[in-house]
Amino acid sequence: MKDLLATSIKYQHGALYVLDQHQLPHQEQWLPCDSSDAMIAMIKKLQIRGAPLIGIGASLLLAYLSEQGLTADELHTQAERLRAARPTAVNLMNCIDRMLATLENEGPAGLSRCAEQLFEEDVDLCNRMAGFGAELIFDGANILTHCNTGSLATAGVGTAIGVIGEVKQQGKQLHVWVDETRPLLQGGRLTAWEMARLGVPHTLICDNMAATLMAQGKVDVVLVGSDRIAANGDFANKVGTYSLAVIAHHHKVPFYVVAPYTTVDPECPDGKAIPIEQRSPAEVQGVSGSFGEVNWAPDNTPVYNPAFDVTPAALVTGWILDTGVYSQEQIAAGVLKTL
Ligand SMILES: CSC[C@@H](O)[C@@H](O)C(=O)COP(=O)(O)O
Repeated sequence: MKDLLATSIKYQHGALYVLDQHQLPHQEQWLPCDSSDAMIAMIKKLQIRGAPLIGIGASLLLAYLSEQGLTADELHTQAERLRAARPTAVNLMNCIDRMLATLENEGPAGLSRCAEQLFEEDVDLCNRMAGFGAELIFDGANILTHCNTGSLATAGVGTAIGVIGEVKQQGKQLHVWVDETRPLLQGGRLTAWEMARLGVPHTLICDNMAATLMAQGKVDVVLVGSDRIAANGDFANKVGTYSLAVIAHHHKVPFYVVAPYTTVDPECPDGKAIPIEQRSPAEVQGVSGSFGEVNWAPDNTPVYNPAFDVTPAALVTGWILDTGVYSQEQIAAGVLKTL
C-alpha cells in the first residue's frame, strides 16, 4: 500500500502508526499498530478515536494484515473482531463492511486499494462538509463546539472543526468556545490543541457554562459531530451534546450537526435504536493513565458513564452533510434513507 499521512494516523513504508491521543497535547508520540488486538485496545482506550478515524484505522490495519499474508478466512475473523470494537460509531461498521465486501469479491489482494480509497474518500468528505458548513457562518461569529471533531478524529480536516477551519481560511473573523467535554476532556486536551494549530481564537469552558454564555448572547451557533445519525435525523454524539441542544433551543441559538454520509445509518429508524457504549466508572470517579492519577470520589461510588447521548431531530436546525445542508423538512421527508 502507498504511504498515507493524516494528523493522527499514518501508513509509512509498509507499517501502520497511530498518534497516541492520550498523550496529547503534551506529547506527540506515534505508536506502531500491527495486530487487531493492538488496534482494538487503542480504540477502547481512545488512543485512536473519532467515529470516522476509527473506521479508517481499522481498515488500514486489515490492509496491513493482508500484506502480511493472512488468509481470507483469517482476515474475515479479524474484521469481525474490529467491527465490534466500538458499538456506537457506525462509521466503523460501514468501513469494515466495505472491506469485507472487497475481500469477498477480490480476495485479500483487494484490501489495500479499498483501505486507500476509504482514507482518501474521508479526506474528500471532510472538505465538502467544510465548504457547505462555512457558508452558514457569518463574519464575526461566536461558535460553540463539543468534544473533538477535527483532524484528530478523521483522515481529513474534520467535521465540525473542518467547518471552523474553513471559516478561518475564508478570512472571516471568528471565536470558538471549546467545551472541555467531560469525562475524558477531548475538548480541553484535543480541540484546544487543534484550535491553536489552526490559529483560531478560542476559549476553553466547562461544559456547564454553555447555558450562561447563551443567555448572555455570546454564542451565535453550535456545531457538533456525530457517531451515528438515525434515519429520522436523531443522532448520537459525545455525552453532553443533548444538553447543549436543549439549551440552544431554549435560547434560539442555531444548532447544527456536521457528519459525512458514512455516519448515517438508514437501518436505524430513530435514536432509541442507537446502541450506546457504557464506559468505566473510573473515568468519572477520577482520572488515570496518562492524564495523571487522581481519584476524587469516595471508593466504590456508583457511577453511570454512557459515552454518548442522543439528540432528537426536533432540536437540530440543520444537518451539514457532504452533499449539502438539510433542513428539518427534508429530513422528515426521509432524505437520510436515500443517501
Ligand atoms: C468527527 S468526530 C464525530 C464524533 O466521533 C465526535 O463528535 C465524538 O463524539 C468523538 O467521541 P470520542 O469518544 O472522543 O471518539
